[in-house]
Amino acid sequence: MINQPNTKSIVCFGEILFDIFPTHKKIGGAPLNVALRLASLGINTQIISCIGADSNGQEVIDYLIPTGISTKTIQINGAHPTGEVLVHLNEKGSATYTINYPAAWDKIKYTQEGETAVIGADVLVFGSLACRDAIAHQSLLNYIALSKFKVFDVNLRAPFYNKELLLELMLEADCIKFNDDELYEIAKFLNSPYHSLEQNIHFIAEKTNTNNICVTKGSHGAVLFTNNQLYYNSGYQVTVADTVGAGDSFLAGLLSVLITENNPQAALNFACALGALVASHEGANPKITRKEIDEFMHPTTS
Ligand SMILES: Nc1ncnc2c1ncn2[C@@H]1O[C@H](COP(=O)(O)OP(=O)(O)O)[C@@H](O)[C@H]1O
Ligand SMILES: O=C(O)C(=O)C[C@H](O)[C@H](O)COP(=O)(O)O
Repeated sequence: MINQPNTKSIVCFGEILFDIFPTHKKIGGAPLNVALRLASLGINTQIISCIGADSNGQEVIDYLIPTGISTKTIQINGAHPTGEVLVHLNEKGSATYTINYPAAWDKIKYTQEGETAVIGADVLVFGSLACRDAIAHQSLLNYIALSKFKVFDVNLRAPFYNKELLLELMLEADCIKFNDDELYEIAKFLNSPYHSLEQNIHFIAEKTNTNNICVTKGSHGAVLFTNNQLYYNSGYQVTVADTVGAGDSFLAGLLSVLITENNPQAALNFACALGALVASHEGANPKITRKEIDEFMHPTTS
């Protein structure tokens, strides 16, 4: 549901798919998770993606209609199925993924509708997984060239990335979001001599000429580097159901505040609270209202 309408707009690019858990399936894909959370926070949101001409594809459309996310920039591909990902959860609720190839979203094309959406938007959000196929990769590069502000949500999914791809996307980005494992892995392949998180943030900012870097640390919260300054939140305590999509909602929460209030500390606090709340629910896209987030951040003691 849309809460407070807002004039800012964001376009997400990449996979729409079904996360297949051992007992059920849930709609997902990192860019769609970001888009759904942004829309629920009142940001005008679109997603450029592709689904199959199949029942899963129809389910995606039926799911999106009440969310306020336009389906205009979602293409339908008759030759490839709507994406599916097998989710493997460990005892802490952390996920690894087996990602079927090829899926419809691997074949996202450059279209007039997509072009109009990206030109009109304040921000374009994308990840690395959507670049595993040359077709979607080239489309993304074409959209990036038109965007005012580019946010790279790294989301490393082995074996679908390599050093050249990550470097290409980092160099294009105005803002990069890593989790701590991703930050250290990428710093290492860039031959960083440093060990601390902060040193590696500065190192990557310099190497990629990116002034905004955010690193999430699971239950330990997150660090944001922006305006040449570091901001910290040490995390909120929850009982974890599964952490699928916590990073995606975190990013949506962060961007929703940064583009409307330009208050980095408030944005980081809000994002960490939202990420923690998502981790405390099943799946990537539980419904969470602003009121629930506010009450979670500022509990009354009565
Ligand atoms: N176990 C947890 N307890 C509390 N908050 C969490 C937990 N896991 C994730 N979060 C919140 O969600 C954010 C993103 O989670 P993280 O696992 O670091 O990202 P990603 O999903 O991208 O790997 C964290 O910065 C934190 O605010
Ligand atoms: O699209 C992908 O990359 C997937 O593997 C499907 C998942 O729905 C999300 O990626 C979860 O994303 P996290 O917030 O990093 O837990």
